Amino acid sequence: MDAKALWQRYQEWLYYHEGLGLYLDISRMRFDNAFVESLQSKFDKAFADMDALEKGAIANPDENRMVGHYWLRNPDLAPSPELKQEIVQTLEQIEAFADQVHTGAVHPPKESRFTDIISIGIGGSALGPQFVAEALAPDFPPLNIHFIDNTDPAGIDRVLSSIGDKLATTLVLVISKSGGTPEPRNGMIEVKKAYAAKNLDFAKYAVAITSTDSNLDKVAQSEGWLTTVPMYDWVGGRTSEMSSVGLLPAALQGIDIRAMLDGAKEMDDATRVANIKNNPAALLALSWYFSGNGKGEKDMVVLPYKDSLLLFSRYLQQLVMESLGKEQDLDGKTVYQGIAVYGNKGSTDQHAYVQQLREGVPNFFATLIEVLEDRQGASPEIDPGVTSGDYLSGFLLGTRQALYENNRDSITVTIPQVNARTVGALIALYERAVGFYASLVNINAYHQPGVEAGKKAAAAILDLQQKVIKVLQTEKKALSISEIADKAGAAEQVEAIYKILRHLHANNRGVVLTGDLSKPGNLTVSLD
Ligand SMILES: O=P(O)(O)OC[C@H]1O[C@H](O)[C@H](O)[C@@H](O)[C@@H]1O
Repeated sequence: MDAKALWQRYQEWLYYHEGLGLYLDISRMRFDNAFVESLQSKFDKAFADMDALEKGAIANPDENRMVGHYWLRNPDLAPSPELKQEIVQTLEQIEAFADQVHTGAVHPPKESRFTDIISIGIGGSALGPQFVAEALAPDFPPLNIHFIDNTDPAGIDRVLSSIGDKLATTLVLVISKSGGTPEPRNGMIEVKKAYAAKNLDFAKYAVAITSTDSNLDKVAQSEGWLTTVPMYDWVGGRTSEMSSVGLLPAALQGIDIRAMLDGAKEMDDATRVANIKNNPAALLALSWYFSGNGKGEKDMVVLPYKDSLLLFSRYLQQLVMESLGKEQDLDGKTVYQGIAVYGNKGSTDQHAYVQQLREGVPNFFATLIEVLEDRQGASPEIDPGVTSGDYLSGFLLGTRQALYENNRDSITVTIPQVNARTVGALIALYERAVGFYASLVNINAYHQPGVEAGKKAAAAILDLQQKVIKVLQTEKKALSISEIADKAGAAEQVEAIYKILRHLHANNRGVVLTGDLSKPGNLTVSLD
């Protein structure tokens, strides 16, 4: 296509949202009108599915749950007055609590103000808060946030040592919708011990964000934590940024959560329009479908050209991959669906992997996120008449063009500025696009059966560890790994047993491996 035709195509497909100042450009995806027409009936169904979901249909059939994240930003849409009231009350509770912390009405036992937050959570209970903190927290927030989003002991140590003596003024948010995920539970127990080691009463520093009656809720109640903020079963973890999960940490950091909700609401209104061309989420879903042939054949590379949006790709990775990565469709047919998502930021990545994007295996489409405002205030000149922001913009445009010239497609999303409204809108845009795409390919976007398999396998390994230690304690002599496996009644698990023992040995946990470490089968194992 020559430059003039491309300019025409750009204008023909450009979506602009006036209220948000947001542009979506899919002109560099090489679909034609016949393709769009071929998807019309699938889209009719997607619009109808979405309408039913918003009215409270059981959109997550195997978990028998409603899917209601859209109600969070427009409680009037909630399917019952009780739900509406719950949403409104929780929001008020969040604002009141954040306010009390900011004014010092809620304060640590021996100090007048909280200064820091440790946010403990994983997956949907971490990625949204992390993304939003990076994107929106002011340079000098009322409270500095630190995240524990893993069960990595060294990672936990790092957070605790960076906080140091400020533990006495650190508020702890334990975020877990289910209240039973092992990683945040471990983080909570370790942090609790850190408070105890400094003679601080953990309960006076702790807040739970969890579903009513979850294990975490029960712990918080019985220990008398500062407060518990509810999370609802009709909000999925990966769409929970605008529930208590995301809003409480954001409010505590001084982020305008009403503006986030407003931006999302505005985008929700725009993505409710039952017309592909006038609906930005439909345009995204259409582009994804086109690129990957409705089978995820191409990866989504997300490149925000703005440092503060660095974590958007990580956030989207969960939203897209946990929602769309499914073995079976809604009819039980094996389909192996999904779209792989990765990316960091531009132009930084141009000096890393963009080489492959330009010239290597063409198994992706790019999503470039452009922010029109370079910075607050004027920019100094780098060269006469040229600023750093001009470079950033030039690199974005250049990459888009260079990719296109080599038959690599791209989408560009443009926002005027990174602020609470536009971030809320971006989150809502992608939530809806994922919902539409799931309808197009006929899968349940709202469950995650695959995650359970990994959790069960991990639990089985921890059980095995107990059995192995028992064998060593009972036998009281050096044994080979296969002898241990036999005595533990787990002969087929011999390799896992070797790895468990090697880990215990490396951490001075009383297990000694003797022999040639390159020949695991010849090692003997004893307790020291
Ligand atoms: O908030 P939680 O219940 O602790 O869940 C945290 C995360 O872990 C699970 O394994 C799910 O796969 C995620 O969707 C979820 O966000």
